[in-house]
Amino acid sequence: MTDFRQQALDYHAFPTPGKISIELTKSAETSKDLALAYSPGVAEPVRAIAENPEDVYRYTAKGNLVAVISNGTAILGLGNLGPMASKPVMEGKALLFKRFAGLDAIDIEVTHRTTQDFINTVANIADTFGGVNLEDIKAPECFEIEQALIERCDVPVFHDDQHGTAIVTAAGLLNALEIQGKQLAKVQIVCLGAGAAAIACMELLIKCGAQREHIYMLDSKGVIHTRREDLNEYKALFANNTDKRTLEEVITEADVFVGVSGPNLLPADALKLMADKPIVFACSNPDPEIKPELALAVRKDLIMATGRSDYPNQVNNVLCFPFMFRGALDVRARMINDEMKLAAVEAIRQLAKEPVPKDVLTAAGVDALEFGPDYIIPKPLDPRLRTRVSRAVAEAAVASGSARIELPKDYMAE
Ligand SMILES: NC(=O)C1=CN([C@@H]2O[C@H](COP(=O)(O)OP(=O)(O)OC[C@H]3O[C@@H](n4cnc5c(N)ncnc54)[C@H](OP(=O)(O)O)[C@@H]3O)[C@@H](O)[C@H]2O)C=CC1
Ligand SMILES: CC(=O)C(=O)O
Ligand SMILES: [Mg+2]
Repeated sequence: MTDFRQQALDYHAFPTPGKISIELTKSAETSKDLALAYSPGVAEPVRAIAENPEDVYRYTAKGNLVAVISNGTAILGLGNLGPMASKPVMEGKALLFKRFAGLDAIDIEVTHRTTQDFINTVANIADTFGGVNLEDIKAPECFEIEQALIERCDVPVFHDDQHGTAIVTAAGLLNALEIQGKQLAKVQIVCLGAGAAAIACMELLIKCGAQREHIYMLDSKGVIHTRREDLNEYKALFANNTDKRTLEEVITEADVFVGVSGPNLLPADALKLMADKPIVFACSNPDPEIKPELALAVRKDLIMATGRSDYPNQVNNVLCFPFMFRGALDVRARMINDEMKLAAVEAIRQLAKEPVPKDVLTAAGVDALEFGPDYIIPKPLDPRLRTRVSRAVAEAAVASGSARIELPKDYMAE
């Protein structure tokens, strides 16, 4: 067993199994405390909430509580390993919600037979939480699940692998294109993968200005084209009228490669075929579509990003999902709409252009970071992400009519 593998297992096992626990916010030391916390005192907020349902935000933890819900059908890039195997990732997301956004999050792993069973399970418990973060649910079921839950739930529902990934990809790509001197509306994009992350990334890039006909998408059977008869309705939206059938054919002279598929699927020889000053986002976790050292060895003019913490340019939804929910919950948004997503893209993107504080450099273990090929996107440990992205999201929720309350006074002032 490698050192790192053992370290990762020990990190999860000791001193307490898992990564999260529940703590009390009220004293429970005396008989008086218990009389207030439980019987008879608890009857008072019960009556208040029964009379005025909005009081649930005043007297319970709902407004700061997120459910992280999975069925384990697309765990990172490891595939369909089932609900229990997804639990460390879901606890990990809960850790990130707390660490970066101060939100309490609890993981829920659902065993189910049909897609409708899953939808019913989540819809029936959603009111417990301020928001629902869906995670690692494979395509195409994830699209039907998210849509049905958005319609049925009274709290924001957000499939992180779709929209969190798309927001961070769009922010990083717009900056990388600026550095390479290219425009989103003109570039040729190859997207390897046609699942949750891929479809959402490409749809958001189109909203940011990319041309649908400039995008070539590939799934495990190759290029998605109009003569294929095995496409689901989501892939069909990306079917090109083309004779190209292979990755090598579509990547020739392409400007951008976005990988949201699986490990080591981009051969170095294919990368050599890309246009001058290419951009490669190899975002599969834990192992990217191509290793940065291999990619940079064949293309010196490349801007390279992965989903991992141990290389420059981490394009990972952690830069976004804690703050999407922080902003949404703080104005009790009904849903997370396109305006809120685009506001997050812009906030993340602009932060990368600002000077980086010393404590962020120290946390990142580097001497300097400056907007450029090795710094296209903020570092996850940058505390300004919380203020900037949450504020942008909350303001967009208010402006677009999704918010149920006004922006709190001096919200996220720095
Ligand atoms: N960096 C980040 O923030 C994030 C990264 N990801 C990564 O993206 C990847 C996909 O996740 P997600 O979209 O949720 O999963 P899905 O299961 O929804 O989609 C996986 C997609 O990958 C395709 N695929 C699998 N093998 C190949 C192959 N050999 N060639 C081309 N395509 C292939 C599948 O093709 P088919 O449709 O034919 O089955 C499918 O379209 C994972 O590796 C995950 O770690 C996801 C979210 C966030
Ligand atoms: C980062 C993430 O959510 C994933 O790889 O699935
Ligand atoms: Mg995920």
